[in-house]
Amino acid sequence: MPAPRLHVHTREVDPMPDLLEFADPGAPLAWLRRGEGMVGCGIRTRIDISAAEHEPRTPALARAWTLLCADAVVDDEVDLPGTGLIGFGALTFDERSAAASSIVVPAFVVGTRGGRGWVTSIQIEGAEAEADAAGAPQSIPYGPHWAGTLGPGALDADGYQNAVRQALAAIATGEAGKVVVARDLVGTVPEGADLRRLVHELATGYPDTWAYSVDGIIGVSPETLVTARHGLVTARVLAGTRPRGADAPEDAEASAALAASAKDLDEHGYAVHSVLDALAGHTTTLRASEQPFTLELPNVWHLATDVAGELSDGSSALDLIQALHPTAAVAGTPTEAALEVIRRVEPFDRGRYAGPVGWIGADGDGEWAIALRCVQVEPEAVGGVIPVVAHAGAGIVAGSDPESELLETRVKFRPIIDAIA
Ligand SMILES: C=C(O[C@H]1C=CC=C(C(=O)O)[C@@H]1O)C(=O)O
Repeated sequence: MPAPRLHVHTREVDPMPDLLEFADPGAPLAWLRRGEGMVGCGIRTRIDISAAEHEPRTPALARAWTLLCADAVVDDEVDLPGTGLIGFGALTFDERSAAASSIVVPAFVVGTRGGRGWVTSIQIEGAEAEADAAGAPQSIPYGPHWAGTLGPGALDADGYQNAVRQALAAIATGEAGKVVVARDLVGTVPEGADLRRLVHELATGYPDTWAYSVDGIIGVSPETLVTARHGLVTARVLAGTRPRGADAPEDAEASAALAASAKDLDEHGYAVHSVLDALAGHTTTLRASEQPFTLELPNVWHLATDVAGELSDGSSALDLIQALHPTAAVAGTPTEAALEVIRRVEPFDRGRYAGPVGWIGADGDGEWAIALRCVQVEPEAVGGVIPVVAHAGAGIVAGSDPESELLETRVKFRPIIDAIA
């Protein structure tokens, strides 16, 4: 089917205090940080690439996006990141996942950045009659508070520790140097739940992370997979974790112990190298600090390294994702060997967990995080409830202790458990 021709218009408006009021309660599209960002309203068109059709998927998605944008007529009076034609994207972790990798193009985008607000309308040529009657996004009052459930999934606590032992055995034989092993929690949210409440709670509880909600995956990620803006590329690499301490001295000790831990620095090094190697061919003057810093989140400390470089080959954010994903922060090293171990020891399909999530613009710029600290919400209710699944993982290297890794996944689940259950 030929790509529809899109007519796009961005105009400046007063910044909206709560962007989420404009999102769809049952299927919010959102990308937020520190009170700014964008929400999408309605769906104008979408691109879905599934494993059965294409392999690899990211270039297929990038091609379809370029095709969609090539013909679009864009009138952008604001010219900020996220204005003009954009799509919200969520890609699967594994090329073999049964889930689709998707880009969703909303009918309207409402955004705020640097104190400036805008509204973008996206219409399909020849389908003006279908355009929303009011011609503007509508604010929708929040629905009632709700509570969901989350409990053990396919890998319970013992099962997870066994999976970690299997990964350690693969590392001992030299099959892989690092493997990120995840476990799952399954549960439900009530049919008709206003999912914007979940996004709102996550975004306000974890303001320094990317709060996202795209096509059913909702979470708060501290890890920037890649941003591309006017030729500048950045990433924030995370790997190595400690729970926050119960009081100030214990907390300072947790951060210091993480910064000095040979095992965590080893785990972190794998992740940084995978990002530097992937970006090297696409950038000049690629820079990363020599030592990681400790990043403070409400639930954990992470070892973090910021990376920046200038784009040398005109790659789009999707091209860079193709080069980067999956990084050693979510798969391991070497990538293919680590993926094989993951497929063997994890008895579930990760879907979009640990996959790229973010937005892409018509010029190829965009902001993408790794979909961590998240829950995946099924599109349909079953018997009055909507099934959900959450995942959290930990990087396993030689010397990792299964019990500590289990504890680490518990603290990584905290944002989602606190917000849902
Ligand atoms: C795989 C996850 O976290 C990654 C990101 C930061 C720290 C990590 C770690 O210390 O293991 C993981 O690499 C997750 O949150 O599910």
